[in-house]
Amino acid sequence: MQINDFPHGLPFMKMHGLGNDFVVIDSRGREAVTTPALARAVGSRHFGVGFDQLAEIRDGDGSDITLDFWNSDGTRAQACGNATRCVAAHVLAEGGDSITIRTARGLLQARREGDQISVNMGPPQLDWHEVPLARAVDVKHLPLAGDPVAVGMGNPHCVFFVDDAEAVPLMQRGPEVEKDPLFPEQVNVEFAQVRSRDEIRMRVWERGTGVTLACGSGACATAVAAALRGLTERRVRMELDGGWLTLDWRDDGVWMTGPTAHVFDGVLPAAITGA
Ligand SMILES: N[C@@H](CCC[C@H](N)C(=O)O)C(=O)O
Repeated sequence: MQINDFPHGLPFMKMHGLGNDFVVIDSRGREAVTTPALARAVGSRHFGVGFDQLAEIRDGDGSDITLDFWNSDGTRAQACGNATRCVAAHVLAEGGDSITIRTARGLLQARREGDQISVNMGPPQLDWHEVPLARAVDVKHLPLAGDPVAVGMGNPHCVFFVDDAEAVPLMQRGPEVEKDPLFPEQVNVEFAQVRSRDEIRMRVWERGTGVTLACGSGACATAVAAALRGLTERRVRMELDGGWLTLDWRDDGVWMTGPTAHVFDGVLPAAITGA
């Protein structure tokens, strides 16, 4: 089935994890339908549905399911932690306590933890951390520079430690760093304030989307950066604009735990999908 096979509309779910909001299309048993143009049309908060990311579920590939992620500007993302948790909650509602999810980042495991969902986002890519920052002779040109930490979680993140996360002008600093030539594929930008050895306040500017209320892969990258710097333990609680996550950097990867919500179901009309 392709997009033209949905002249009466393409079903979707609206979900969020800490206000990081998603349109989820379940394409199990058929071909994937998302294109950059569809993602942009559905992603518009005024002319479409609006989302931070679109997640499309496909048949498993040596896994229970496969997941593709799109940003609202129509670009692809290799990882999206909060959407992974939301989709896991949806699939786990069909039965079972644990699933495997194939993503561009690799094979992830998600499981139920009481009324929350945990996902192992995999080991951080610290070679990515070394490459771009080592290549830069001087990163002090970055706004708020003072030694940011670059961490890959399948997707690229640049974490700045600041005294007061609330005071950071995200709308100005975010895009300046996101589009800095230091990051040829652009970058997600986190501003983190360490409150104690097990608590961090973090705010985020996402590549391809902008300010969001939370970013799961960004939370993982921030926890790794803080532990690498010796500022925190490897297990922390993190307050984002939309709520709280728990991050635990273990030998098998960075586990992220938090709430998910299924807000409503809808149908995308042909006027938006182009069917
Ligand atoms: N909100 C996501 C991350 C989304 C991807 C990001 N914008 C990118 O382009 O890498 C999360 O929860 O991880």
